[in-house]
Amino acid sequence: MPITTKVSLVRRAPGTYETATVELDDPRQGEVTVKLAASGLCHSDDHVATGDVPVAVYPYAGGHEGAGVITAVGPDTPGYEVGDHVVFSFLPACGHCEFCAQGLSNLCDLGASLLTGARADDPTSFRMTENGNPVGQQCGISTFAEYTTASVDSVVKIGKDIPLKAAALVGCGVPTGWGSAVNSANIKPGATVIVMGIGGIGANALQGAAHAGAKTIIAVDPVQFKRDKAKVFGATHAFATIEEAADFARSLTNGQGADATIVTIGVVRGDHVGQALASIRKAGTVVLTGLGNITEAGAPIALGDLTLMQKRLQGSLFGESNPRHDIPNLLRMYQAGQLKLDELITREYTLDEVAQAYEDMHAGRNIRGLVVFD
Ligand SMILES: NC(=O)C1=CN([C@@H]2O[C@H](COP(=O)(O)OP(=O)(O)OC[C@H]3O[C@@H](n4cnc5c(N)ncnc54)[C@H](O)[C@@H]3O)[C@@H](O)[C@H]2O)C=CC1
Ligand SMILES: N[C@@H](CCC(=O)N[C@@H](CSC=O)C(=O)NCC(=O)O)C(=O)O
Repeated sequence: MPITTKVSLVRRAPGTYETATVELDDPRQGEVTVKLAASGLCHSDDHVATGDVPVAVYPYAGGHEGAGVITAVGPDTPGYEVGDHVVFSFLPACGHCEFCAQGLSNLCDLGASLLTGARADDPTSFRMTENGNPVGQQCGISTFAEYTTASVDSVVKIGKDIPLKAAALVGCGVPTGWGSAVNSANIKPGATVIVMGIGGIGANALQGAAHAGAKTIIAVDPVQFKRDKAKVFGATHAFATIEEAADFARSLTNGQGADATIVTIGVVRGDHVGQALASIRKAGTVVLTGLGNITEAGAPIALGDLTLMQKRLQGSLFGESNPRHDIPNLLRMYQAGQLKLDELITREYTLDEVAQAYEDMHAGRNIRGLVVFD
């Protein structure tokens, strides 16, 4: 029997999140239904509302960073039981496509089918409907929901001793930011690193850079609250502009510049990429993690920067993380006191307050806002 559940969805882009009640399918083979405990508020869901990340189906139920408890398991779905605690990974990992087989599970072929949120094996089949009409599921999971049904390729089982509010964050923001530093920027001990944009992603890029042994970690954010918080997550210095940060990096490196600059700005424009490239040394790396509209305000990228200075511009999806390895590993680090998760949560919201939470994001009031369910 399909149940109904409250979700927060957008009906058009540009649009805003609103609460609605939808029908939720029972889990089929290879699926589980989960009662959400908490869901992080990532800027990517705002991109869906603004239209910067266009999706193919409206209404679209948001949320892709959550944790909860399994309430139903599909038939012939071994390894999962009612009562198991799980984290959702915003990218599925099937384990056997060409990219998973190469160890690039963040690029799993199943991810590419998701911009409708339909079932990967049947693009006409939706797990959520409203009066019988399809409702898109963000990243195939939709964690702005009291209950959701998703593929087991998108869930990772975790220990019942781990607080679910903290666990929710390792479904997107923590591995994306951490991995942008540790995997994509490949930071070495002693490095000079700039992180542009201190939200849920940038704060974790700071944590990753610190763990990788960077000596100088420079946070850039126009908002004073963000610059203050950056110090909590490992920044050694903080500036309001990339120009100030780049000047400071050059002053420490014989005029060369940072070894790496990680771009985790909420809405990335072309000029941000040019500024980041100008801030690094010869053969340095810019990691582009933020999404947005890079054709807008597109100050040209100096090709000489890339070719003659042999600089690297590296895109990064999910911080090149492997959900089945990195989610449990990050949680072990949290339990050992080596990774800050609770400190990332700066405000809690109800499901009805998602639109307010995104207003707060635009106003720079949070590192990570969190929807908490009863
Ligand atoms: N590549 C990937 O796998 C993923 C990418 N993302 C993207 O990462 C970006 C960051 O996401 P969140 O941390 O959730 O966003 P957020 O909105 O919480 O944080 C962004 C920060 O950028 C700052 N900012 C704005 N303009 C700036 C500038 N010119 N210089 C420096 N800082 C500036 C803002 O004040 C804010 O603190 C978004 O575009 C999001 O869609 C998110 C998840 C995964
Ligand atoms: N499914 C995509 C992979 C890219 C992706 O997941 N994009 C996210 C934003 S990044 C995470 O914060 C997104 O908003 N996706 C919408 C969706 O429903 O998938 C692909 O492989 O193309």
